[in-house]
Amino acid sequence: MFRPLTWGWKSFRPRATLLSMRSTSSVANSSLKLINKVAVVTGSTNGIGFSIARRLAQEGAHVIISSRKQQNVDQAVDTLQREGLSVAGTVCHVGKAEDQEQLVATALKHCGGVDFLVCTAGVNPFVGSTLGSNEQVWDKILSVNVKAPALLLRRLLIGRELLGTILIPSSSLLICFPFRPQKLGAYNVSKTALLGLTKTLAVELAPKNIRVNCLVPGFIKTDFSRVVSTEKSFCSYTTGH
Ligand SMILES: NC(=O)c1ccc[n+]([C@@H]2O[C@H](COP(=O)([O-])OP(=O)(O)OC[C@H]3O[C@@H](n4cnc5c(N)ncnc54)[C@H](O)[C@@H]3O)[C@@H](O)[C@H]2O)c1
Repeated sequence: MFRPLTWGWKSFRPRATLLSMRSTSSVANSSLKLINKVAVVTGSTNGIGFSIARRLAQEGAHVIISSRKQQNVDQAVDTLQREGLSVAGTVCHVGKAEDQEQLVATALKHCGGVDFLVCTAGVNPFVGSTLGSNEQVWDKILSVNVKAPALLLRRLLIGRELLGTILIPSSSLLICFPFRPQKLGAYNVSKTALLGLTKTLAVELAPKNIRVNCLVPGFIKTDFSRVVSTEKSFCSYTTGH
């Protein structure tokens, strides 16, 4: 299926051009840490992913925004371009192989390679307990939250197009204990699995000089977290009252 790419041609330059301009732009923006680097961020049209994408671009990186809906991709790209940042976008539902391929192809075609992969896309399709989750729930949550980062990375590495660093958001709460298992059962399991994925990948990819980190944010107010943030006892927990 054809999906239009959302490109910021005014501010986004292909890597070949970037490389030829490296010396001048580095002098002009010597304070920027990520000048001429390329970052792919999944689930980056809002929430934590959007903030990460903006921050990477503010540091000089060329960022590829992606998410499930074209309209959201267009809006996020437009917002960041208006801020003068170098971003492009394409639709990518991380659970779909063809979308992953399109994301990789987009990055390679226009940037020639990827320096950072940030796998922010995550779902919690069922608010309920672990044992209350049916097979469909398990399949969706493990596919999007755990399998997708591994398979996207595999696709990037097959052509050896990657990379310096990979970031995989998990949850800081889960490091200490399974949080609200009666509400976030399968989600908790998937996020704990990400810690295992990160550690395994870090060892596996160290010989290739690829660093893998797991980002463990505290509670951040986003659409995603609204489901728990509105609960009284959770608010008490986070504010310490
Ligand atoms: N908000 C928190 O407190 C918190 C804490 C710890 C970890 N996290 C994790 O951080 C990540 C981002 O969460 P957020 O709070 O910013 O949520 P959010 O809902 O604001 O953003 C999630 C983004 O992922 C996208 N997305 C969802 N499913 C997708 C899919 N299948 N393919 C591609 N994109 C998809 C959404 O469109 C959205 O852009 C999640 O993995 C979440 O588990 C969040």
